Amino acid sequence: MPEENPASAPQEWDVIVVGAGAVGENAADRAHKAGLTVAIIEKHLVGGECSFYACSPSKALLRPIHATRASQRVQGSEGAHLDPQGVLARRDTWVNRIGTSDRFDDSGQVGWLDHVGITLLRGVARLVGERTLEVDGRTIRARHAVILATGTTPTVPPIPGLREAKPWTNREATTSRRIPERLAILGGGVVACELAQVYAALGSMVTIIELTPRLLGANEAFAAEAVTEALRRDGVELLLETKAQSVSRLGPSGEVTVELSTGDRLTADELLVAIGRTPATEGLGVESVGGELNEAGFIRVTDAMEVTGVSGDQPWLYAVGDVNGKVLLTHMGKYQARAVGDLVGARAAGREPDPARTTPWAIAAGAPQVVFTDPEIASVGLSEAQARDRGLRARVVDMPMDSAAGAGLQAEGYQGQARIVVDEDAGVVLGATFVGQDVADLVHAATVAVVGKVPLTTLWHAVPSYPTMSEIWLRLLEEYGV
Ligand SMILES: Cc1cc2nc3c(=O)[nH]c(=O)nc-3n(C[C@H](O)[C@H](O)[C@H](O)COP(=O)(O)OP(=O)(O)OC[C@H]3O[C@@H](n4cnc5c(N)ncnc54)[C@H](O)[C@@H]3O)c2cc1C
Ligand SMILES: NC(=O)c1ccc[n+]([C@@H]2O[C@H](COP(=O)([O-])OP(=O)(O)OC[C@H]3O[C@@H](n4cnc5c(N)ncnc54)[C@H](O)[C@@H]3O)[C@@H](O)[C@H]2O)c1
Repeated sequence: MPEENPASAPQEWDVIVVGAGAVGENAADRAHKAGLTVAIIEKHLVGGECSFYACSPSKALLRPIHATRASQRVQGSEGAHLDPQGVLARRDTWVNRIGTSDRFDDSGQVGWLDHVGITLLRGVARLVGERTLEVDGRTIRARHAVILATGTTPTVPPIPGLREAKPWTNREATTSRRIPERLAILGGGVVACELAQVYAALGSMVTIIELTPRLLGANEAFAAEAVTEALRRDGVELLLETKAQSVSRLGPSGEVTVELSTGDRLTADELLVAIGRTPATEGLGVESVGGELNEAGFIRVTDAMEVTGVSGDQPWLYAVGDVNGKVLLTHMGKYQARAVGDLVGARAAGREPDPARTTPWAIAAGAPQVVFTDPEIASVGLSEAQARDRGLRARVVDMPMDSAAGAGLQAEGYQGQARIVVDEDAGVVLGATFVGQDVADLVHAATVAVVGKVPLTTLWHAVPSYPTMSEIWLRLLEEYGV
């Protein structure tokens, strides 16, 4: 099906999805699979932030760095070296960049929409009434549901001179073909740590300015510390508990100077702002139909992703992915999208929805996440502190990763650490964190254990293969005393 020509398009679909990022695409797909007609509206690129400016380019940049270092850690293959131009070229391939331009080709994603029969409307959408939207002046209606998946934009704080200094956001940092000699980064979260490692490896002198006493505040301290040490070894300078007071740039493309709360000045060629995200709700009209936003501007939703406060006899407005602020991760947004697609499908067919399927209830267990630095951090569920805050009797079990034979095979002198947090009363794993080289894929076994509430006595019979890194599970359970 071709992209809709606004002049000849039908005015109504069963479901309208706003935002064709990874999350919107999944919501549209699931609703369409339920037998509904679906239109999806996108103002920029089909595939959204993740495909072009976030997950894909950053991971495409990080992988050669990981691969080179992994190779250098294995006796007999130490000769691997990084080719910065090759790294950038790989990134460009991953994001379907058009030649040497700054444009991207989303025809792969558009072709998929075409293939499955979902109508794409290009433009900016806003709610103007119950089940009614305006897209660049044209009014369209949904017979059953509108699903908002408009994502977020980078937060740029009101620091004097910052906006005028035209800082980099994740967009510039993931698309640049230039490696600045000096890169300053405001913020010390996931975006900052991953991109600091990229640019340091490609040759920049990187400085991180973080407000709080430590990097990666959302992660267990021991894991964040391992990444902090690695960044220091990479030559990244860390200014912790430091505020940027003002920013200025010399001319349109000259160096940037940051006045710091310590009284010092930091000069760099580019300044990347990575202090979190702002929901993309401006001009979306959520409140015009009674929808509520929270203090940070994210769209308030029920556990079933229905927008709260909305007028109408039946629920018809939903919000999924980053824009509801529940978990700012692609896979968790897509999970919400699948659930909502099924919910909308059931409601449209007049069936009683099955909450076990149509509510993304596992969000409450704690989302799996991988920080793709070297070392990686892979985590899921609750930290010890979070477990205790919930009034649970929690016990922490720690083991060095190299207690599993597979880790030693992975790299000479493997460095890493694993932790599980156990609910002493229920005898189940509440949370797990692994830090080390190549730990990313360990997190799925942990997610199965946490979400499935698998008793430790059953986990004992899930035998990991020898000699893999998964044997860390055996060591953790032995240490716990199963
Ligand atoms: C540098 C970086 C790296 C990341 N790496 C990872 C990672 O490795 N793994 C992971 O899980 N997450 C990662 N994330 C987070 C991930 O990118 C987001 O969770 C994800 O993109 C959210 O998807 P979404 O579809 O909700 O929103 P988005 O991807 O932001 O898509 C929203 C879409 O809606 C469109 N839109 C907005 N408003 C309108 C409107 N009014 N009308 C029409 N269209 C509109 C936008 O143009 C956009 O295409 C990363 C984020 C950053 C910044
Ligand atoms: N691998 C992944 O899964 C991945 C990678 C990148 C981003 N993401 C997602 O994207 C989201 C955004 O990431 P992010 O790194 O921008 O935000 P973040 O919330 O992870 O980290 C922001 C950091 O900036 C600090 N900060 C806040 N205001 C500051 C200020 N004025 N000056 C200095 N520091 C300040 C905070 O203390 C925090 O450490 C995250 O929620 C994350 O889930 C995920």
